[in-house]
Amino acid sequence: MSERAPVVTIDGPSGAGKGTISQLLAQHLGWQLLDSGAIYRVLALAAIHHDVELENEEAITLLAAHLDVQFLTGDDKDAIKVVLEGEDVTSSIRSQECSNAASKVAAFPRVREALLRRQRAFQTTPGLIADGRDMGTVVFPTAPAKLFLTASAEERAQRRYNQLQDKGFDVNIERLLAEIIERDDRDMNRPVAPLVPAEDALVIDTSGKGITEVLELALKHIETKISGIGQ
Ligand SMILES: Nc1ncnc2c1ncn2[C@@H]1O[C@H](COP(=O)(O)OP(=O)(O)OP(=O)(O)O)[C@@H](O)[C@H]1O
Ligand SMILES: Nc1ccn([C@@H]2O[C@H](COP(=O)(O)O)[C@@H](O)[C@H]2O)c(=O)n1
Repeated sequence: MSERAPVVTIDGPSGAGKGTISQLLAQHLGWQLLDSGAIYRVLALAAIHHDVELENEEAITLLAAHLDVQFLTGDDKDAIKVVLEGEDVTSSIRSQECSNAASKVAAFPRVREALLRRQRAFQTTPGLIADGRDMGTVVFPTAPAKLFLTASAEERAQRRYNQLQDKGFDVNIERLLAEIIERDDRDMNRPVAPLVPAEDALVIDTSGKGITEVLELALKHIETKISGIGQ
């Protein structure tokens, strides 16, 4: 039997630090990175570009099955370029409009089914860090190491506020908090692949913890679950 590349899953709500920790882990281990949220974001953007209604499950499922997206790693290995139908959409998929639209299209069972194989294809040697909402519960249920990062909604909104202000955007913290609460609610209460920790995941509340501290906790957990990784 051929051995599959090991997978570490990192799930949790928006702003918990999944993307940051996943990228640092992938760099540290020299592993492949799957940003599954980016796939839902690209799908939402494709629907907007093609004037497909976000409520139309059948049309969105068809779009998902034929999604022409590429994740390109350039000279700067940390920066993955996202290309939709030949257009660089790396920045545009990060808009608030896309965040909200992504969580709407992600609630459809058939859409999620249509995107499963595409996500599993990222499992290549030497290993994969998979970042999302259902990586440990649905996409890679047998992954040897699973993490679930969380933090209070207020702290997550504050992080997002700082991030957007640093990029020069004029943002309103109350609005960001309301959007985070609304997205959490939609992600946690959908009928398929709801946002919940896998039973065998280590849950880390990152409120009040810095990035380095969370990274150390994550690495320690991975080292206990996947032998030989810390050497
Ligand atoms: N432990 C932490 N302490 C303080 N700030 C953090 C921490 N972790 C991440 N951040 C900052 O919070 C912001 C959001 O982090 P990140 O994008 O990693 O969250 P996420 O969980 O991937 O969110 P999303 O699911 O919406 O993509 C970033 O600016 C990041 O630098
Ligand atoms: N595995 C996943 C990943 C993401 N989603 C949905 O996409 C939205 C955007 O994700 P980000 O991580 O980029 O913020 C998110 O709110 C989810 O609705 C998902 O369902 N499953």
